[in-house]
Amino acid sequence: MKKLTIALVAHDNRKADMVEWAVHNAEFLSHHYIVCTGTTGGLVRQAMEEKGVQSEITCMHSGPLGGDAEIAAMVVRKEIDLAVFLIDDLNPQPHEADIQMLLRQCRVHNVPIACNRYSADLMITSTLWDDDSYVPTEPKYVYFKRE
Ligand SMILES: O=C(CO)COP(=O)(O)O
Repeated sequence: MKKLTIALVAHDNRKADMVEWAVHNAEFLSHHYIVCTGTTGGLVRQAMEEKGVQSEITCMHSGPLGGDAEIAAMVVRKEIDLAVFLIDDLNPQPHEADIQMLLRQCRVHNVPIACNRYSADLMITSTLWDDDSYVPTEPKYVYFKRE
């Protein structure tokens, strides 16, 4: 499989889920570049180490200090192939604007973003990553006029 750059980001109450998911998929993740927000990255790195799996993890700032914004900038520069973003939907976040920015830039730049583990599992098992005949269509921002 081609080597992807995968962003992993999780809010505090979703980090247990992220670590469990990363450990479950450690072998897969070890074949790709991983980019994380600060605290998420530290926990994922530690979990991978404990499992004895090599990983290439780059940590950005912590989310509330600009980590989401840094990853959003990478999305804009087409440096991210896939994002897994486990959002705490049950509690307010101080950096809601940055969270929305990361989500929005993934939509604008057509970057697959999984906001739950099921979506993440479906995305990482897709055969489309290595299908050179598959070209993702760019999102259309045009008014749909009926004939
Ligand atoms: O707040 C976050 C994403 O919005 C996550 O940041 P941390 O991984 O630094 O906790």
